[in-house]
Amino acid sequence: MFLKTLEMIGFKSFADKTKLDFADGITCLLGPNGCGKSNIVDSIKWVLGEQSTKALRASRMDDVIFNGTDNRKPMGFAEVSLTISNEEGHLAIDAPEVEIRRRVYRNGNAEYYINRSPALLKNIKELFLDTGVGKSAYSILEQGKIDQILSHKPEDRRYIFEEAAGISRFKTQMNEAQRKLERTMENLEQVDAIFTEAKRTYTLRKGQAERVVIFKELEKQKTLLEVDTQLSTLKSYLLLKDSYIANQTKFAGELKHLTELLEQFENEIGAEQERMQEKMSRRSDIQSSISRLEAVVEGLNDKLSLISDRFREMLRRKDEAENQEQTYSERLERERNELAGKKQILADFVQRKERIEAEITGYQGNIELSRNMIAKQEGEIERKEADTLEQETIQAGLNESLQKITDDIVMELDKQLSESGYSSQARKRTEKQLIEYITALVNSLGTQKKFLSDLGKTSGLSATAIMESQEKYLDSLEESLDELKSLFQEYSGTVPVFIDEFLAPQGIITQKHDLDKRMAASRRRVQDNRIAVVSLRESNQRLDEQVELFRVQLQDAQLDLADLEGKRNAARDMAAQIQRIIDETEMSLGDVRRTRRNVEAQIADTQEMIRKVEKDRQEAKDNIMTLREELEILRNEMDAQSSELSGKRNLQSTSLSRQQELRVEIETLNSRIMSLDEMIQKVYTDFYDNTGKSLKEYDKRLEEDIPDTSYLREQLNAIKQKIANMGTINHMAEDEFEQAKERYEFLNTQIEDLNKAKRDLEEVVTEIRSRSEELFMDSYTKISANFQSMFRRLFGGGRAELNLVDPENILESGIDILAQPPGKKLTNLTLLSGGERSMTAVAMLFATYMVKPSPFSILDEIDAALDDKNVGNFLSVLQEFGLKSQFIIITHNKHTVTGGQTLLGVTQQEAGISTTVSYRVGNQAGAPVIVSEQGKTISLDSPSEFFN
Ligand SMILES: Nc1ncnc2c1ncn2[C@@H]1O[C@H](COP(=O)(O)OP(=O)(O)OP(=O)(O)O)[C@@H](O)[C@H]1O
Repeated sequence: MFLKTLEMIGFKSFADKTKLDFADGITCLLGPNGCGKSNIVDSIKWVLGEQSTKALRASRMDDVIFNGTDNRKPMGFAEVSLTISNEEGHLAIDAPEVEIRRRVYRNGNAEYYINRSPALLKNIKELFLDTGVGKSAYSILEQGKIDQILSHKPEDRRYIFEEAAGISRFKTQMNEAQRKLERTMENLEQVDAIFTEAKRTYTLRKGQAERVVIFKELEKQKTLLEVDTQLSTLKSYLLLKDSYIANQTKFAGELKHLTELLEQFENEIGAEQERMQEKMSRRSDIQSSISRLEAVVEGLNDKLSLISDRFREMLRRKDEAENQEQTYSERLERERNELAGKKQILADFVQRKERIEAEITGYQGNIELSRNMIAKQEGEIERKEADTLEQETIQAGLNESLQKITDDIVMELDKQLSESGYSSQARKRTEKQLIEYITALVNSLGTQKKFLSDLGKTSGLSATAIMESQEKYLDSLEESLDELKSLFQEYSGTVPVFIDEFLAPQGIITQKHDLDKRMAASRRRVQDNRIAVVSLRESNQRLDEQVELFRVQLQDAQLDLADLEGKRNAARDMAAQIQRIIDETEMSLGDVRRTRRNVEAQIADTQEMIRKVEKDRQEAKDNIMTLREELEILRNEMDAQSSELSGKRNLQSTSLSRQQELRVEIETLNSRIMSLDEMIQKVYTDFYDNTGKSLKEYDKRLEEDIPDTSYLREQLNAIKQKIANMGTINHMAEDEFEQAKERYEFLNTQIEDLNKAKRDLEEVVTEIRSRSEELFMDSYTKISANFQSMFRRLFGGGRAELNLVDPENILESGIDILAQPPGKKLTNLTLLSGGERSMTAVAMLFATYMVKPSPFSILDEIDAALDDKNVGNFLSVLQEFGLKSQFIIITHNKHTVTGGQTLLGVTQQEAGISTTVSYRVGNQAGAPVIVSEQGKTISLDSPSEFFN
């Protein structure tokens, strides 16, 4: 037993406190329509945490509070308490019995209790998660739920499988984790936004603080450099002063030494100057001689240049003459070749002219011959045509004669035939016999011939026999010839005699034959004449064409001759012209040759002259060379002497300058030392004025190494420039950076925490998902198999299937139901009848129970649409499950009622107020009856009588 008791007060029609005690097995709730049976179901749903007003058949939540009747006032609250046995540990609470209570007031306040302790709705939901019990689990099946199970939306029935798989808790956890994940993501985004800003501030302040540190460091360096600069300046002044004093002492010594040296120089320079004077005089003499000789060489050079120019001119003229000579010679040769060519052409022209003239004579002769032939053939044609005319006259006469003689022959023939009695039939017959006889005779001769031939091959016969045989054959041949003779005579007798007269030389037929012959001869002659005329005309035609051809060729030849004549004249003129050019060129060539020879003689003279002038010039040059060598020696001596003198003079001059410089230097150093004393004093004074400190404090450092002032100034300027370049410095930056850093690190830690939380949550979601899928598929597979068998059992056959709509997405996939009652095609669920729908839903419910039984189950009038047979099937299964689970069934069906072990009646003895009564199933006269507590019995066929 799971449900033990249900107590209601103020809940819907149960205004008064009502307590129901539930038993194990199957309990049937009976009662007339509207008595409040379903309100009991609503109360159980409500106390289990149902929040949907629709599921509670209310429009608002306070509709569940008793709202009064004609005689009763509405109540201010509704309360339901459900006591559950937990001995089997269905609920995750350490108590053998659990009481859940829910109360709601009209003002909307709600209270929940678990074992009389106040609780939250959430606690109650968690308590029943994955138990099959709960507001949306499958423990309560009513009409609305059937629709939900068989909904056309496959995802509407997922809850059954999820509950059976026990993943509702996971789903809640997963939803919770996902919500947390979303919140974490939102937080992350928000913190990230703040972090971005904090990071920006951090980076900014960090930069500023770093700048402050740098700035301070630069300021420190600047101060040190300023002291060092002053010290360096001071040190340089002091060093300078020391060096000035040392120089002063040195310069005084040097001045004394110089004064003594200058006296010695004076004496030596005087002696050197005298020796120098002598050498200068000798140098002047040599230079005069060289100048004179150079003038001579110059004159000879000019002369040589002049002669050379002339010589070059002569060479040029000689070249020119040679070139001209070459040119003329080449031209002469070319022109002579040209002339020879022209002469050859003229000779060719003569030959060609003779040839053309011969051709002309030939053409003229041919034309003459052809014309004579034409005239001759014309005469022949005339004669032939005259003869033809004559023959045609003769033929006309012959035709007349032939006509006449033919008529005569016909007449004579008719006359002679009729007179001679000639029979052509008798003649033909005799002729036939004659031919046959001759044929037989010929055959006989053949046989005889063969006999004689065979006789040579066979020698069986005697000569006598052969002689006898031949004699016999000759006798028979003689007889045959006689016979032939008489036959021929007979045949001759059949031929008419007048034919011979006709054919006699003077006979009429012979005359006709003569006429025929003459006619034929005349016709042949005419024919021959015509053929001859045609042939002659064709011949004349061809001769005319030939004459025309010869005439054209003659014309061409005459034109060629004229052309040739012109060309020959032109060639002759050209040859004459070339001859003239040759004559002229020969004359020019003679002139040029003479010129060349003259120039060659001049060239020889000039060459001689050049040689002489060059000799004179060389002599002069040699003299100059000798003098120059002497002069060079003299110069070197003078240069050496002069440089010695000059050196001495320079030394003297340098010494004098130095003497003067030293005096000035000594004076200058004096004034500088005084000036330095003033500057040293000023450095001390200025430093004190600028810093308020005495530079004497740092005097000890003067003994140390101090970089030089210019370097220090450079460094100082660089530092000052760096400070200036830094611009405005935020002197608060270090403190501000510390704050920004603190915030930055804090937010960074937060982000890391959030990211970790995010990763953890994602892992949780993944794990829950994977576990949920595993559990879901396990349950789904089993339920699916159970559903098929349960469906067949309830329907007594048929087919049913469950299919995942989206197998790739198990946790969101809907589940398709395909149901095919026996003998029907697999059909859409909406096409099922009411009873079929109920049975299919029940099959699904029981299939689920087989996998995960619900601790209790309430079925609200699900048998309403079933016929007796199906109710029987339903009860059979129900009783089986009733052994393991607790069933509370609201029904009006007598068969179902008899299937229950316990009967609970609901009635409204006061209008609108529901109360409960207990019954049991009894037996009366062998038939089941309902028996009240008072022992009253009533037939199951009209159970409503109880309540009326
Ligand atoms: N808040 C309420 N106060 C008083 N009575 C209520 C309230 N809510 C519902 N009722 C009454 O409860 C009754 C309906 O009860 P219920 O639906 O449980 O009947 P039932 O026995 O299941 O009937 P049926 O057999 O026809 O299904 C109605 O008469 C209705 O007026």
